Amino acid sequence: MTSTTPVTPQSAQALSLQGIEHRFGANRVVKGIDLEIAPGEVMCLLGPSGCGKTTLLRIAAGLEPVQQGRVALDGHEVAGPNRAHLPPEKRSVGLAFQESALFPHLSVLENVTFGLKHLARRERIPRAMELLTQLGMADYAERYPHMLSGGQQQRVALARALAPSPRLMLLDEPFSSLDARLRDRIRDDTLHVLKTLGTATLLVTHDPEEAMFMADRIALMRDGRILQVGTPFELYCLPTDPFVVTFFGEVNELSGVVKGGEVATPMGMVKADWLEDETPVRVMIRPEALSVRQRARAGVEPHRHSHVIMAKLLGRSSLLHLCAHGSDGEEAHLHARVPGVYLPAPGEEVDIALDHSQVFIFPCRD
Ligand SMILES: Nc1ncnc2c1ncn2[C@@H]1O[C@H](COP(=O)(O)OP(=O)(O)OP(=O)(O)O)[C@@H](O)[C@H]1O
Repeated sequence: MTSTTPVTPQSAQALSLQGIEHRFGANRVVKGIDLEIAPGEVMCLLGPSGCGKTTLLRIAAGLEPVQQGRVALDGHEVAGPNRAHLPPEKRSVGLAFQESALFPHLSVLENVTFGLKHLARRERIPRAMELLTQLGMADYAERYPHMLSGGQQQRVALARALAPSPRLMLLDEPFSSLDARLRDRIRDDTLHVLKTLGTATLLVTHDPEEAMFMADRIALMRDGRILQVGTPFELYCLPTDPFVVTFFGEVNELSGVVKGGEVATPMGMVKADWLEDETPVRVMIRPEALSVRQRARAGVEPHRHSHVIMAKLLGRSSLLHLCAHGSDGEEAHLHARVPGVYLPAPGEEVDIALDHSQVFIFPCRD
């Protein structure tokens, strides 16, 4: 065990980042971030390119010095005001990046046993083989890196990082260089291995679906700050900021004004009773919140009813471009994502219903 400075008992967290600030020259890229990862928890750091995810991960790893704030691993401060920077190799963290370089002159097995010098010699090979088996690479143990595909190399890199049983895994876009099908398989295998071993993990990604697939909790970053931390359900269904809604996919956006605790939309009234009357609002509606049916009584005053503009098959779902028509004559162009093959003809009259759990209202900020 390395010598580290114990901090307060509340930091039995696998990773605790407190008040982290970071600048590159005049560019302030991390702006006062607090984040904790519980033992065994998979946390995804999600956000658009350039928002500071990698910088934060590098600070946790010890690859970037802490300029302000503190980093604690398992309740021991490893960088901060109370102690000098502990180098990465002494932090018991496993690292894997998008392009994880394997040692080219070592076999797969030797690459994985390389980090196991602390184990007795007879324990190293069984341990390395255990990880290679879990990641589906046992049959490649004698091969050299240049004899492997990109996906296979990435599996070996993950096995190498996991083999020393690190207290924390730090993964930076580890699947993004792989093609879609391979990525899904390696993601799935990696998640099972992380959960079987109970390894706390911080995984950086810009892909919301990947974050939802992998994470127990997601921290959504924007411009150096964390906007919301929570379970995938909380971020998707209880977003606290318009950016959180839009980051998880396309949304229909309407504007409105609160009247009597409600906002009028072409699909009917939506509750907004936590906002004062006359508050201008953004109404954000996920395409899957709209359910669409052929209108029962078509033909009566057709110009006053919602209709289909066009319909596109996207594979598992169909995307309908709709002209939604409210009872007060209000019109809106909306996208609806409906399951399966449903391709109504342009001009077809439809009734549109709203799933209110997928509608989000935020006051306009000027
Ligand atoms: N070594 C560096 N020197 C100067 N600026 C840097 C350095 N590393 C990162 N930056 C800048 O800091 C900001 C945050 O970069 P960072 O790599 O942390 O973002 P990111 O969210 O991981 O982005 P991506 O998803 O594109 O990798 C960016 O504006 C980047 O240009």
